[in-house]
Amino acid sequence: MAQYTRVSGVVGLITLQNPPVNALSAVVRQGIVDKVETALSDPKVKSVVICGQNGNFCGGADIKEFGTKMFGPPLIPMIHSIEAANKPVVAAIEGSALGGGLELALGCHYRIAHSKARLGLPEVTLGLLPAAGGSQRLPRLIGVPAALNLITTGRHVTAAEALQLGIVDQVTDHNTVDAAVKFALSVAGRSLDARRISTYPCPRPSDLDALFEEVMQKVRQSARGAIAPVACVQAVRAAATLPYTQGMEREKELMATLFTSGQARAMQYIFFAQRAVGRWRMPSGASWDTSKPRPVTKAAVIGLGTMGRGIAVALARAGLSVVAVETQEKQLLEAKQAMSSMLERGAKRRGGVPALGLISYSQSIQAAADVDLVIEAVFEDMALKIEVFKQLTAVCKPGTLLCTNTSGLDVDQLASETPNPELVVGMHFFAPAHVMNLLEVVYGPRSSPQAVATAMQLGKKMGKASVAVGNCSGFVGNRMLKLYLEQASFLLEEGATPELVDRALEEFGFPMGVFRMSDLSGLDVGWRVRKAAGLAEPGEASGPSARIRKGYRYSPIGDLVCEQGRFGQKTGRGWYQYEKPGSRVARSDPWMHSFLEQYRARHGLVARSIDHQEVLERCLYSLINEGFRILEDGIAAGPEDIDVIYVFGYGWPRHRGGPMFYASMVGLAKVLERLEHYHQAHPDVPNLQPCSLLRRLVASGSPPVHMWREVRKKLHSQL
Ligand SMILES: CC/C=C\CC(=O)SCCNC(=O)CCNC(=O)[C@H](O)C(C)(C)COP(=O)(O)OP(=O)(O)OC[C@H]1O[C@@H](n2cnc3c(N)ncnc32)[C@H](O)[C@@H]1OP(=O)(O)O
Repeated sequence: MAQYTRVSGVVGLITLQNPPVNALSAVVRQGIVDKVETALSDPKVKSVVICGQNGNFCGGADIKEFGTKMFGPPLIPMIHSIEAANKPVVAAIEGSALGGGLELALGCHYRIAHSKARLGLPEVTLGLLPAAGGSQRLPRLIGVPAALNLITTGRHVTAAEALQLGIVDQVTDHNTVDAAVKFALSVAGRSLDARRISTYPCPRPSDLDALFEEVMQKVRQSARGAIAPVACVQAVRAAATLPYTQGMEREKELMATLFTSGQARAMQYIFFAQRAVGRWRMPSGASWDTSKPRPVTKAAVIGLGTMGRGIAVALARAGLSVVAVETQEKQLLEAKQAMSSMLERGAKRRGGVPALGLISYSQSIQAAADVDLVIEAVFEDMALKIEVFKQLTAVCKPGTLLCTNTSGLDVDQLASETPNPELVVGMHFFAPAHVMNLLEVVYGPRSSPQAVATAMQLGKKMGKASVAVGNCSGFVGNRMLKLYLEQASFLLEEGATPELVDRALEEFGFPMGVFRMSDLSGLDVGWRVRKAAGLAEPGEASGPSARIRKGYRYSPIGDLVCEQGRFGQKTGRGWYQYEKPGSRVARSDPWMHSFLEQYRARHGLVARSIDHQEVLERCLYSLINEGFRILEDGIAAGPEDIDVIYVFGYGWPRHRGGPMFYASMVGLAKVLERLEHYHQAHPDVPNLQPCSLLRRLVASGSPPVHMWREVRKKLHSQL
């Protein structure tokens, strides 16, 4: 709703009231319409200020209302009536003015922002475009190039940038409403002819066609099949080429297509999933709302390889005091240099001061004596990690949380080597750790809820989507990835090329196909893991047993590629070839094609034609099937956890909502049928056998994603 008061005798103050972000729900819209009418019809009122309750202007349209029947007054006429008012209306922007919130502010005649406010049109991140006039007013106000940048990326700008761009008229460090009221008093009675943005001509750059062509090309390339960024460009083009009313028609048309698209549903699902994972729950029943995190102001990072460096930088950026420990002097010096330049580059990009002073460096683990939390980031080797944990136990003050950065080692085994296993959790960061926005917080059966709460809060402070998951080999992300990689290798054996598999996955929306991605991360990492697990065997054995391990189908192709010293980009050769070691542009490699032909010949395999659909079904459905197993095992609390992990950590296209959401969009019955089909064709691949939760969900009529937890609970209670 909205509250109305008269202040300073002549200013009507309208306050939006819908905590926590004053989203424009039907009731709020009705409130605004009513209170604007009250203010405009009151002869004592000379000007109006619109603000939001609790220091937050407005987070935009109420996303929860999307997809439901719309009630209440629509946004567009509401904003028009504000713009058409014959008394000045001033927006007092504190907190955020996003989406419909900024569009409302653009309908006002003046905008005053607090210096800490954030403004933006993030609709594109929800699969939409700013369709309450935002796509038509913003280019008229700040010009086409700047508006295109904001609208197609959805990025939030600071008040300072908003002032520079001309979105706001004034920025204040003081009470924003007071400043807006003062401003409203100063402009009372002035002509508003030049303040109605919809009447402005849109500044037309001379090279309009070239500009739109260039932006469209860029957007199509980075959108990877997402339709909203393309529609955003089309809407801004309408602003630049059509009169306002026709531009609004075009905005409406484009929005209608987006609004009903599966992509918008998927992206809105991810918005809420990202928030839902913060409400974590452990199988014991302990949860986010019953477990209080410990304060962490000082942390240590042990081991300054690639991961340790990124983690230490991310901690310092979050404002923590960091002790960075590396026992090898040469490594320590290199790390110090690398981390300083990472911090400097980051500060330059974001604006601000590099947090160099927050990090102290040491060669001795003793330096971790007084920290609140340690993140061990040494080499992925259990014996080494156990040794480091022993030293930490002897050195750290009582109660220090011991976290291990591991991508799949047994957190519980490590915890059992310490006298206080309740203080141990896994923190699986993704490389590069100062860039990637995902963190898996791994609890073992003995991790205390407080330790989990502390790691989750720290992850949030570091700006990461943090997901609490149970302990198992590979946790959630890598456990599912293993099956995806396995299917990709099988497809090569059966006749596909790395190029074909990658093209299918990239057309689906992944930034890189599985083979290009493996070349980037380094093929030797997985090879080492397979050797340690007794899977990779040296030499080019032939015959049926060469492709069987522990009774099941196994593809040694990746091991053979590594035996050739082809570790990916870093060696200049992998699944592809590169101009030189370290180069990034993957080129098709005739060596690989003849290697695959020889491999098939040696194993008596006859290449067959494989299409994109089979690539997608085999790679994605096997991964999804493992996702259902993970839910069944209680390793992830719900499908949202898996989807957030995949969208934020594994490049799953956001407009497809994550693997579990995607499965529900495809139809669970179809996923089940295709898995059954492939399992019949490949009975030696047990992972293709559909898991019982999937079967149960199909048997219960394929309920929507948010109801899967219930079905799983019933399944468990019957076991
Ligand atoms: C014709 C169409 C016209 C307009 C289209 C639109 O306006 S689309 C909406 C555009 N707005 C956005 O995309 C903003 C979304 N919100 C945010 O980015 C953040 O919430 C925000 C405002 C920066 C605040 O961040 P903060 O970290 O402080 O809070 P949090 O994100 O955890 O949100 C708190 C709870 O509020 C819910 N929420 C936020 N925004 C909306 C919204 N626009 N509609 C509905 N609900 C919203 C959010 O889900 C959280 O709820 P909870 O139950 O606690 O999970």
